[in-house]
Amino acid sequence: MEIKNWVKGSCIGRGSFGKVNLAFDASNGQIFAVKSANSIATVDSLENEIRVLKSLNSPYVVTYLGDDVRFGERNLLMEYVPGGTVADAAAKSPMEEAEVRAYARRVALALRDAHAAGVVHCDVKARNVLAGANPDSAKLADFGSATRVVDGARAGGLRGTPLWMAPEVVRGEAPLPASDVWSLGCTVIEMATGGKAPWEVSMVEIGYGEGLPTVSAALSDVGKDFIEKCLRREGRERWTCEMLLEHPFLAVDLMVRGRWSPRTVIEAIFDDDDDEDEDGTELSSGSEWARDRIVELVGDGGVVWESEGWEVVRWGGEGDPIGNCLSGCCFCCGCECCCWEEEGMSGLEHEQVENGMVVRDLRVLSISEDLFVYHFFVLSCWIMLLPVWIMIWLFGHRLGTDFLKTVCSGFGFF
Ligand SMILES: Nc1ncnc2c1ncn2[C@@H]1O[C@H](COP(=O)(O)OP(=O)(O)OP(=O)(O)O)[C@@H](O)[C@H]1O
Repeated sequence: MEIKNWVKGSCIGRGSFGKVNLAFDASNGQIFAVKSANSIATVDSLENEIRVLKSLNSPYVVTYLGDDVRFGERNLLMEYVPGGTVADAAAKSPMEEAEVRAYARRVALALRDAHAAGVVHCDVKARNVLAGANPDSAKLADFGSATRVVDGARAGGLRGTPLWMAPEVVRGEAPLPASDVWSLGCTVIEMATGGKAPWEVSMVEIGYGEGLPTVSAALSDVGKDFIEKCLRREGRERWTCEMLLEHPFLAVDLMVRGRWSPRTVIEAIFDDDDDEDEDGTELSSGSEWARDRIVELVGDGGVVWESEGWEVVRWGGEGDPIGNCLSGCCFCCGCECCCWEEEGMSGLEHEQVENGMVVRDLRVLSISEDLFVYHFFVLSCWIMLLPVWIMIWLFGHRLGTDFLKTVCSGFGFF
């Protein structure tokens, strides 16, 4: 659905081609990311990215949500992928090879889909892979340099980031799907060496000599073999993404469900690794479950508290051993119920463990109504007795009865 009314939030990233902010759709609260550009130099790249993302439909690529022009800025609205970039993750703590393989697999899947659609990414590197809640929800982003295989006008010219460029791209030839495969090999080395491109080979050696990026010694033999398949000097000799997905480095699905823990609650909510499996089968996502559940809980008659596995954990009504306070008077007995009531928390609390989450509901009881009736009754009694006291006072004066005078003075009327 088209997003028309949205609000820009804080800045979550900056690149050479624009600024990325968090944003939300004012009509339904959906959170997304917006990349904005406002100069001629940057708008061109953003226009290209908009065109390419619009045409791609892959669960491994950041999803296009819309585009517009507002306040003199060209905007690309896209799915928000929490967790920062894979380069940041690799720089933070050394990555185990299993994690490197999981991210490499996601990038290979994204490239397979892009290449099938005739798109060459042209800037594959760990900084352009958004980590997601865990490696099996990472997404390939930043298609600003992307080109089409058939797009003669856009082909050629230096595109991408120098250290990750394939020899043919360094030489200024048209980038091919195989050029992305070279960059994927560089990205694997980068992830295995803490988010750095550690090779010191010059671009001239890569483009025109025999130079090759240095393979990290920490990688297993399978890893080194995978890189060798990517870093072949001749593009036509490199493996395609389809072939690489069959390579033992990527073929073994290490991403056992539940293996990766979300780093924050928001990551768990946004974690869309359940959205679709690799065969394209739709599965229910964590965020969908949470949304549906909230709608169900706040809806009328959506939940039957007496059944559906709910348990009463607090009950301020009759028969409650802790909270039952018949008078509803908070000042007399000081029971837990009263303190509870004073804090505005009186009521019926339900708790249910569902999908590993504790769900709570607090319902306000009619105790406050009872309290009102009680105070109203006491006040009425005092008002009804007032004429009686006045009559006694007058009567006492007129007759001069010492007894009544004594009684009245006892009550402080004189
Ligand atoms: N969809 C997104 N969800 C979350 N964060 C994002 C998203 N898109 C971009 N970012 C953040 O914004 C940063 C810059 O985005 P991006 O790389 O697309 O911009 P760029 O100007 O094209 O960068 P570059 O200089 O690498 O070409 C990213 O590194 C990332 O931290």
